[in-house]
Amino acid sequence: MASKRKATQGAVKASRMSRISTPGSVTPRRIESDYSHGPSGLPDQRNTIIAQNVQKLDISSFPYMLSPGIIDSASEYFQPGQKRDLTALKLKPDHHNRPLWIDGWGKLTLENFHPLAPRVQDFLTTIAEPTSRPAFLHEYRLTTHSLYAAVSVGLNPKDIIRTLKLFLKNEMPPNVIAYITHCGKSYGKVKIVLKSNKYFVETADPAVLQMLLKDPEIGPCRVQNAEEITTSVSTMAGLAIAGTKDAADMRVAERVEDQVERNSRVEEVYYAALGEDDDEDDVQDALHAFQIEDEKVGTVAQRCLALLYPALQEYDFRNDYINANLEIDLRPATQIRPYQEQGLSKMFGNGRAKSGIIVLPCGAGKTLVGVTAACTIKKGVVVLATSNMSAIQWKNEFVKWSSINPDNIAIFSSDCKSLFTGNSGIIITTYSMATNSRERAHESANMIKFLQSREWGLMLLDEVHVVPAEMFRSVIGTIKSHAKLGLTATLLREDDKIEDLNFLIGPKLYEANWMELSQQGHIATVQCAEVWCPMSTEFYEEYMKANARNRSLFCVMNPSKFQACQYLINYHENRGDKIIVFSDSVYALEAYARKLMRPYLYGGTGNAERQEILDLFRNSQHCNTLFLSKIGDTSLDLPEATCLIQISSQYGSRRQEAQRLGRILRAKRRSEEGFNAFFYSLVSKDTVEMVFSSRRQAFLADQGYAFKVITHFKNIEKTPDLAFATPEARHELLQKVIAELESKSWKQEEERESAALLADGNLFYGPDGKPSRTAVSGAGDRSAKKIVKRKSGPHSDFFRSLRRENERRKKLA
Ligand SMILES: Nc1ncnc2c1ncn2[C@@H]1O[C@H](COP(=O)(O)OP(=O)(O)OP(=O)(O)O)[C@@H](O)[C@H]1O
Repeated sequence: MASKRKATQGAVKASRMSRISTPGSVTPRRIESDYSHGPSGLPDQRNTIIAQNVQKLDISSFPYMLSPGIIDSASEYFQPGQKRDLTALKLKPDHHNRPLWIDGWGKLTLENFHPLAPRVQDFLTTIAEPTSRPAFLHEYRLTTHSLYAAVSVGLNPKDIIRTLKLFLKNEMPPNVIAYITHCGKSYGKVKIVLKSNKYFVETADPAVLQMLLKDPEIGPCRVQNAEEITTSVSTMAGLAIAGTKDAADMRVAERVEDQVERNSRVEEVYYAALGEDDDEDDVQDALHAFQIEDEKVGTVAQRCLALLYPALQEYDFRNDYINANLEIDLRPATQIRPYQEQGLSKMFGNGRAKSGIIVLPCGAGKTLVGVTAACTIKKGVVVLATSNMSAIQWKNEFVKWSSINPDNIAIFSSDCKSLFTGNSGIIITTYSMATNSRERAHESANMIKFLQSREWGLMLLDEVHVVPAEMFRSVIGTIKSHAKLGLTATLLREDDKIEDLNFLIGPKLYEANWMELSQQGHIATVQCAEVWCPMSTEFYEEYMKANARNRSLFCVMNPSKFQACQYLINYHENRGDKIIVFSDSVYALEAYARKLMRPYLYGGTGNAERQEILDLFRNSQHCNTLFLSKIGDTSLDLPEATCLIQISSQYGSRRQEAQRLGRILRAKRRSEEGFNAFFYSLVSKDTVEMVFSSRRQAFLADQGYAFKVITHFKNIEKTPDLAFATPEARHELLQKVIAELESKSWKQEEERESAALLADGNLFYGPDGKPSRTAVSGAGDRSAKKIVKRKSGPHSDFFRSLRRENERRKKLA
């Protein structure tokens, strides 16, 4: 029993039992105000246009369309004979006392208002993937990968089944029991370990060892002249998270004790309920291992997964005497937050570094998690960032949080190519630089050689979800690192390739709960709203005539959207907020900013001007609104911003929506009592924007955010200097948009923007929101720079007038 208990302890060892209870918080449903569904209230002409176009719609493109014969989205769960009939589930007599449901597809539903819910949450995040965590009902999914992750932290199938049964309201379906048992038989049995700089496949089961050796794909990967099978005794060491010797280590040790104590209490509950005691002796398993060729690690990992023996990758860094140590520790003043520690302890739970992914909300401090992992391993580190700007931020954060000598940090980007001094160090690069297979300049070629010739202790992969699988294969195959840690806020991709990460990097080790972090004040509380902006008949007619790409310009240039934006800027500036307005369309960005006399930043803005505008926004009372293109979607650290208005966005991208929201989650004022940040998404009514908008919100709704629908702003017509207030002004605007579409200059503008993103090392997203392959090869970096250069301006009118004003003042002085 002790070993079983130990396994359970291992599973929850590193994590704290989080206690959240969110009654009263907002629910993720759309709240509508003064709006009646359907086009019945519209003018006749528009009704006809809509009717004509409804016929053209391909209903299969609507993901929420129901299967034939189903009346609504809930009935399929309650009709005997239907695919997912829940009425067949058998309730236990004392189901009121238990908080959890399970269906035959491994979907778990937790009553989050149940007194036992806080106890179950931690267990569920260990064994299943959270799919939706709003206020009252949380949903989780048992998947092969989540069970793999559970096994990787020391749980065995029997523990999982027993604990689940304890909390379940209904009897566990036999197929789910069989599934968990099957996974447990094979999962965690095989490990890929780097010892003395050699890769070994390690297992405690001799039969599995034989099976792997005989496998036609794995067998040949074995190093030919290393015939012997090594056998050793397994050791499980304690937690070893970084911290300074005299301060943080003490803190960690205390926390671990605290965790173990609490976990024991949880286990007492489990085992008391099961009537079992703790009298079995510890068993130390013998481990068998064979060496594989370095470059075949990927092949072996992929094959193991196909054989349903996913290979965990672990780094025994404390016994690595070959790679030089890195002089790095957390600064004494650095205090990692409980959820950061929780994630890290899942990585270092057994004294080795497990490769995998940690998911934290935007602005919750993924960088410090990466820095702390580096301080724990204390070997050479490679950081892969998504842009040049983010690479610089990584360097600054390493210097801020750790004791590293800045000379030991090198940056390898299109702007900067430095080397570190000494035997060991940190190199920060971008995905595009690391994978650019085209002919390189001499300096870059040398840098790549340097990266590839060394063995790194840790590879930190920032925004891990955005990178295409081929790019990962290329990075992982060429840059050798013992452990890999992927960091992201949104473990989702529009092309559904997210599953690849499980095999290429490792399982999801930890995923924080957004609402919980916001209640604890680590990220801001945000009020979200979708503002429906009606389109005038004249605009709507042109919109309907246009092709899909041109339609987006009518949507964003809709005069009532412009007015709503102006109203919101006025309202929030008067409240003392700092506002970011996001627009993917550069034409609209410029048009809005010029008309409203506010500064704007896009890919073509020069570095000096960019810095000056950002400084102004941060420090000046005269600059409270900033218009930003998609260059600001990620990494931009503007904790002054408290309000966000989105006027144009990238189709249905859930990732972009979440990352944009992330810009205000780090608001400096978040801990003020009753403080709320605001996120408005402006959509043109009855257009394709509405379909995209609900898709974009899906991820945030699953994190517990509610989007209120606003259909009208009271007294909007009283806004001072309200733009496009007369029919003539609106007509003039429409003519300008039509002329712009004919001249096609707005498309060139978009191309320049994409090129600018590429030149900055950013990954490029195609029109469908999927990462583009253009960036995979690193192609286009140079031509991108040329395209960007060709455009000399335009610079913000606001900025120029401010400069003139400053010069005038200087002269007067
Ligand atoms: N433990 C901590 N103590 C104090 N400040 C912290 C801590 N962790 C993070 N922060 C601060 O929180 C802010 C956000 O951190 P960071 O930029 O790493 O977030 P992120 O998760 O990478 O966000 P994004 O996904 O938006 O890039 C930074 O200003 C950082 O200094």
